[in-house]
Order: sequence, then structure tokens, then C-alpha cells
Amino acid sequence: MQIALVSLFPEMFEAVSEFGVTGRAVKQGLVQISHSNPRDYTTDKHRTVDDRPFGGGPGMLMKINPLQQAIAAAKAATGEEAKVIYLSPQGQRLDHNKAVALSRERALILVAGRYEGVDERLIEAEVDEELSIGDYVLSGGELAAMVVIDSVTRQLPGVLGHEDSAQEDSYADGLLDCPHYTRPEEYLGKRVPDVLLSGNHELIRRWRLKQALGRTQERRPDLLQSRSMTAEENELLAEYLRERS
Ligand SMILES: C[S@@+](CC[C@H](N)C(=O)[O-])C[C@H]1O[C@@H](n2cnc3c(N)ncnc32)[C@H](O)[C@@H]1O
Repeated sequence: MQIALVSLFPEMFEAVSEFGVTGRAVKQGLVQISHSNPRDYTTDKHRTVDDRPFGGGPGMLMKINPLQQAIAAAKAATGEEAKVIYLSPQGQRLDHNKAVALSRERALILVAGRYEGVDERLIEAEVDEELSIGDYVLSGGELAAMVVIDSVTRQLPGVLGHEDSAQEDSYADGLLDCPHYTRPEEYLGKRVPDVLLSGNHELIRRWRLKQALGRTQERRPDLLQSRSMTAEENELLAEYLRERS
């Protein structure tokens, strides 16, 4: 997948291009990241990238021309059919399904705003969709773009090995993940559940599914309301709730 970043602070993206799962995906060529900085398209000696808002008021907006040219350069780098996403607190909220859908795109252009944001006409002309990472306001779109890159990259074929499958993660199957345990078998006086030491794969599968169902019911009942359940899942959830009561 190609990802072109439009940002005044390209250095920030080293956090995803150099480290961990995303850094590995970049090194393996599964994700190609390019940068397009509006500051490179300024024409004045101060390399100005902000401008005053019409109507007055506090704060500045991103200057139209450098931003528009940076987006054009990102399109030239990725191809015209790349989806242009403006990170914005006013956009559709990113969730698991959205990350999966975006992972099927060939190319994404992620536009990170700064200051009070971007001229509305530029959004209308250049942006395919606005995406928010939550109901709060960040100082810039870079962190939000990195959240998109990480959540989308995890969904790309070949990025996670079998041992670290995204299919087992929270939300993948409409459930939260089950609890996990590692060595030692006893820690702070608490033992690892016996079933996980049994070596019986079927029992372990059922235990994990039961914990995932119970945990989802307790923490995110809204997820279960919109999910159809198999007979086994209904049985395991009932068992979990009986054991807890
Ligand atoms: C200070 S914010 C501008 C907020 C804008 N005045 C508003 O209230 O809608 C600057 C930039 O941060 C980014 N940003 C802030 N919060 C975000 C969020 N929740 N999700 C995605 N991007 C966000 C956007 O790119 C935005 O242009």
C-alpha cells in the first residue's frame, strides 16, 4: 500500500516508519510512505504556511496554495485514484471496520491539519473524506494520521505473522479479546487458569471464547447488541454469567 503524508512536520512520522510492526512493514516494502510538505511550496522568504481567517477571530488557518500544491504532489506520487483523507475532529470516527476498509485501498493520502484547520473550499475540492480518531481536539493531524497508518497497516496481508494475527484482536470478530497470561504460572499469589496449562486445544478455544464473550458483555455490551451469536456463543455467555453471579 502507498501512503502519502501531507504535513508540516514529516519528522513526526518516524514514530511509525522506524519502529515496531509498522516500521517492519515499511522495511519489507509492504507499505511505502512518502511525504509532501506544504512549506516546500511557499514562495515568500518566510516560507509562510498560515493565513488569517476571514471574519476575524483567534487562530490561523493553513494557507491555501502551499497546501493545495502539497496535495497535488502527493497525488502525483501515488496516482489519481488515491483516497484523500483529511484528519479532522469533525470527520467520521475511525473504528475497526473503517481500518479494514481502508486497508483494501491501493493508496491513501493523509492530510494533517494544523492551526485552526483548513479552508472549507479546499476540503470540498480536494478531500474524499474526513476522518476523526475521537471526540477530542488534537493540536495537529499528525498523531491522528499515525493512528490511521498503524491500525490500517496491521490489517494488510503479510504484516502480522500467524502468531500475532489481527484476527484474534479485539473487534476483529465483533468481540473484545480474551485475557492473556504468560510465565510465571503463579504471580502475586494468582495462578494462571488451569485450562491454559491443560494442552487441550478444544477446551482452551472454548475458554477463550467464553472469556471474550463475557468481557464484551461486561465492558462493551453495545458490541453484542449488533452482533449475531451462534448457539455455542449463547451457551458460553450464559455459562460465564452464571459463574459470575
Ligand atoms: C486544533 S485542530 C483544529 C480544530 C478545528 N478548529 C475544529 O474545532 O474542528 C488542528 C488539526 O488537528 C487535527 N485534528 C484535531 N483533532 C483531531 C481528531 N480528533 N481527529 C483527527 N484529526 C484531528 C486536524 O487535522 C485539524 O486540522
